[in-house]
Amino acid sequence: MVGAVSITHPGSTVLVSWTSIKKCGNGVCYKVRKPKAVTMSLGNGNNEKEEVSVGTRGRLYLGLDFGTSGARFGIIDKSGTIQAEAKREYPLYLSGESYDWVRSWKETLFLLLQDVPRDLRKHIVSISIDGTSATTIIVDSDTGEPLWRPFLYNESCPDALPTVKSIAPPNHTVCTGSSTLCKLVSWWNRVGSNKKPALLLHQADWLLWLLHGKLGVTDYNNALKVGYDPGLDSYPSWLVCQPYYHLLPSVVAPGTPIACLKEEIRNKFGFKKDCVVCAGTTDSIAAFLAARATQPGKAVTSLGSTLAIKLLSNTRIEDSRFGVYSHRLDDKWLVGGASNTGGAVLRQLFTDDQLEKLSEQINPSETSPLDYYPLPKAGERFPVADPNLAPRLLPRPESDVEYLHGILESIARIEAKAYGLLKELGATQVDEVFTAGGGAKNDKWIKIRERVLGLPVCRANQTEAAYGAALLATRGDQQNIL
Ligand SMILES: Nc1ncnc2c1ncn2[C@@H]1O[C@H](COP(=O)(O)OP(=O)(O)O)[C@@H](O)[C@H]1O
Ligand SMILES: O=C(CO)[C@H](O)[C@H](O)COP(=O)(O)O
Repeated sequence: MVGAVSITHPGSTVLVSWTSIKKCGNGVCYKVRKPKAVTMSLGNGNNEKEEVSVGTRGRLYLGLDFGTSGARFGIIDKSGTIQAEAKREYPLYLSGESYDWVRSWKETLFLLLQDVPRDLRKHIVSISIDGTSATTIIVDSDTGEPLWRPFLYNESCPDALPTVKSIAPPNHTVCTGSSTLCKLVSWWNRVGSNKKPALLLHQADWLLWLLHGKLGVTDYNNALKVGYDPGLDSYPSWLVCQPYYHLLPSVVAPGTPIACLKEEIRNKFGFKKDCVVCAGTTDSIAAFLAARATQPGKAVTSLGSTLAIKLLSNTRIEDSRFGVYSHRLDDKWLVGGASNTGGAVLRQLFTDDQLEKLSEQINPSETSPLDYYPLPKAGERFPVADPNLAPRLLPRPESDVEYLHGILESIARIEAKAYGLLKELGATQVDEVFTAGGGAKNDKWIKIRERVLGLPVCRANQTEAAYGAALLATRGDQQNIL
């Protein structure tokens, strides 16, 4: 255990001393804020220092984000102040030729619960989880155990596309190979019809089930890509009549309380008796929620392993020809899509440390002459929906600074093309872009994007999707319907 102390001022007059930044092995790093007797300068005129004690813990909310490269949690109080956060990279286990992702996610979930500071656990009143969209797990409907390896968010099942296009309306959201429905139909055609009773769950649904034990529940954001219609609040008739319809989970609004945390988990970790587990959402929507953008025209670009765009719009648009779809956000629409460009390409070429050092040498006001289409492998979802689109990352200049500049600027051009496409398709005009995800820390990239987009671009106050998941958990606490 390596102790190091970091002081973070929470933007108030209260100096809260962090108990420690602890290395807990396996690269876990968390910081804890504990309200205890602190010194406040209360401006009482005579400069006397007064010892005051900050109140005891209030109700706390736990949000977990299961992204592409790792998972994180954020714990907030009713005012939205972060009380603790931590992150873990996924342990990787090989199962034959592929990774055993389900084992990695399950292990990471319970390791993160262990990382929650013990003295906060009894104050956590609700929990929610966001996961990667269209990451699909087919489970045994009796035991909840996976019957098949998960289909990951960016995996494409083109074999099912003709069947899906034959049942869904033209250019519907499900009419791309990476849709959840294509993954379900592909599995059904291969093994489904002769398998024991099964259920379809998304990554966030299955992780939440591990905590609450109620099998077969999802949220209307995760359900979008299997064909759920958030405008109708139901599965459409063209899907209900399909032979695999019975595999689909029931759908609730994100943040809806589903059940109390399972007793064995409460007892093992010391969570409170009536801690509720709430329906989740997708990672890019959680990032949008974290940014707290509430007006149409505001957008969030999540610069994680992928580039996911969410624009708050009064109008709902969808066009699978370009990978454009609309998620519901209360009474408005989150229009956008997710490109395979983004941080995953950067991570193939540079470490985070190299990214930081090289980016410092970039002049963001200079236009890079390099024109790439950065992809980690062949296949793109948005703003071009082409499962065979090849990466373009050559010619590589001598200078890594110039190379990185070219890549960052090329990703910015893809982002600009995406926002231009949404405008052409009739979405509310974007007027400001907030940035979330790992790339949000790169100030030079933000300046490049501002120049290329011709819009105000800034880092969101909260750039972690886990913060958005914790905000969802606060919704569940307010509903108190259990
Ligand atoms: N300084 C940086 N500039 C640009 N990108 C960065 C920087 N540091 C990290 N990243 C990128 O951020 C990504 C991780 O962001 P994160 O939001 O954690 O991803 P995810 O949730 O998709 O796993 C990595 O792919 C990495 O390349
Ligand atoms: O690319 C991703 C992986 O991080 C996103 O999960 C996903 O594709 C975004 O989808 P949605 O717009 O449904 O949230």
